[in-house]
Amino acid sequence: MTASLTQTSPRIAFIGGGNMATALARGFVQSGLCQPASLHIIDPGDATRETWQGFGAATAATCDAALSNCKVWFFAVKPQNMRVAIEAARPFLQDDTLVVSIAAGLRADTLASWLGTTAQPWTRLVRSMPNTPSLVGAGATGLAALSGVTDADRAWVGQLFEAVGKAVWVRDDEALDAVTGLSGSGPAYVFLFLESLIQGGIDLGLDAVQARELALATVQGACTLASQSEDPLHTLREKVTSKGGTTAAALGSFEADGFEVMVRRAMAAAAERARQMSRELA
Ligand SMILES: NC(=O)C1=CN([C@@H]2O[C@H](COP(=O)(O)OP(=O)(O)OC[C@H]3O[C@@H](n4cnc5c(N)ncnc54)[C@H](O)[C@@H]3O)[C@@H](O)[C@H]2O)C=CC1
Ligand SMILES: O=C(O)[C@@H]1CCC=N1
Repeated sequence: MTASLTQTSPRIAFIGGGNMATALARGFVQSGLCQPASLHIIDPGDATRETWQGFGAATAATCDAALSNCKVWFFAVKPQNMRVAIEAARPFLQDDTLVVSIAAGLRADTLASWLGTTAQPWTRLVRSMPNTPSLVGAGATGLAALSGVTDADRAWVGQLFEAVGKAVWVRDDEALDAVTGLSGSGPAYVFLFLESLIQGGIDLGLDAVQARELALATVQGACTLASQSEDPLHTLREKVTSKGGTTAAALGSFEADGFEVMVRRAMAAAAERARQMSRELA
């Protein structure tokens, strides 16, 4: 599959060339799945287009006929701009165009209706929820497909997202709201946790550089251990926690402050915001 994808060198369009498009497109290139010259980036921002041109991609300020030659279109604009972006691209849609949305909270059937394809048997639309670590090949993406998406399309889209990290097909469109609350927004939670660890280290007397190095190595190390160990997470946690020791003191403090509840409520707030957006923007 990798060979055929590379041999055919499909052109890939990104409508919206901001943060997440950068993470994905550059990740696809870094993984060898496409060349910069196979990318067509549509973005009204002059500075954004210049950056992409410097990367070797073709660019345009507005949707144009070059889109018709792109096999996959990634819609990567803010949810509020999605309808305008889709309607501008629609005249260039081909029967075999595969459309992928990365927007939070916009349902696949809403997107299909804006594309004007709901009445067509060939609605080839995948909704995805990636995250920014895709930029370094360490992304986590949830995927859901409309019924017009073929097995070959699924394999293809799956291959693209697998090239930039982990990709999972979830049961349906709605489950992507949960994915948004967990892994879509999740990097920000982890960054906040890291910032807190670093500040805590500084408060305890470490210098900022050392605190950062230790915090990053700790989170990375714990994730590597968790992914490689056969022990469940609670066992790994218990193995750190000596009776009456330092970790027990810290975990007791977390519990008293309602850490777990706090995390789950934050995730629920993100998923609820996604659902709210799907109603507001439909
Ligand atoms: N940033 C993140 O961590 C994640 C973002 N997403 C989704 O990705 C989408 C994009 O988010 P970001 O990349 O963070 O936003 P961004 O603001 O960095 O990029 C959006 C880009 O779209 C361009 N744009 C605006 N209107 C346009 C139009 N009509 N046609 C073409 N381009 C247009 C803007 O100039 C901008 O460069 C959103 O829908 C968001 O929900 C999904 C997962 C994670
Ligand atoms: O904050 C947001 O709305 C986007 C979607 C997931 C991550 N960032």
